Amino acid sequence: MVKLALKLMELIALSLNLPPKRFEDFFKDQTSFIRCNHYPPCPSPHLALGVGRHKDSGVLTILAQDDVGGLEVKRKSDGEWVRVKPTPDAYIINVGDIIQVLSNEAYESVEHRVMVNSERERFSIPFFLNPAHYTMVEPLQELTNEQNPAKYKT
Ligand SMILES: O=C(O)CCC(=O)C(=O)O
Ligand SMILES: [Fe+2]
Repeated sequence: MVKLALKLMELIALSLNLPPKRFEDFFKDQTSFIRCNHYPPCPSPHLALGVGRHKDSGVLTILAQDDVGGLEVKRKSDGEWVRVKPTPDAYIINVGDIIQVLSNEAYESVEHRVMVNSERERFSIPFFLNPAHYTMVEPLQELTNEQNPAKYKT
């Protein structure tokens, strides 16, 4: 999972016109972790949420889920909650708050939530890629200039 996450970070670096290994040092002492989520069937799904609306605070999330479904992402253009259909053998990749800051908002973290249903339990396993605890998170110097000043300060 770490290998996949670091490969994705190489692709994100390339997409920002940075050297592919630009983010490598952030993950020398990484604090990444995995969570195991279980959502039991709920008799009143309209009165409950599996997980309330939030953005992932780390760098990237790689999510494995079963075929039940329930994850929704908020579409920025109109604020609608859009269901993410489970695709067999596929991961869902979420951009977290740290990429938003490092990229000076070239990437934006996505708001999401989890609905429950009355019929079937659901399982999901997110892997959260996180840097070392001592990392200073600020926009990369290469991505800021006078026309595009840093939107965040440490
Ligand atoms: O269960 C899911 O699909 C997502 C869970 C989630 O958003 C989280 O654990 O941060
Ligand atoms: Fe999340």
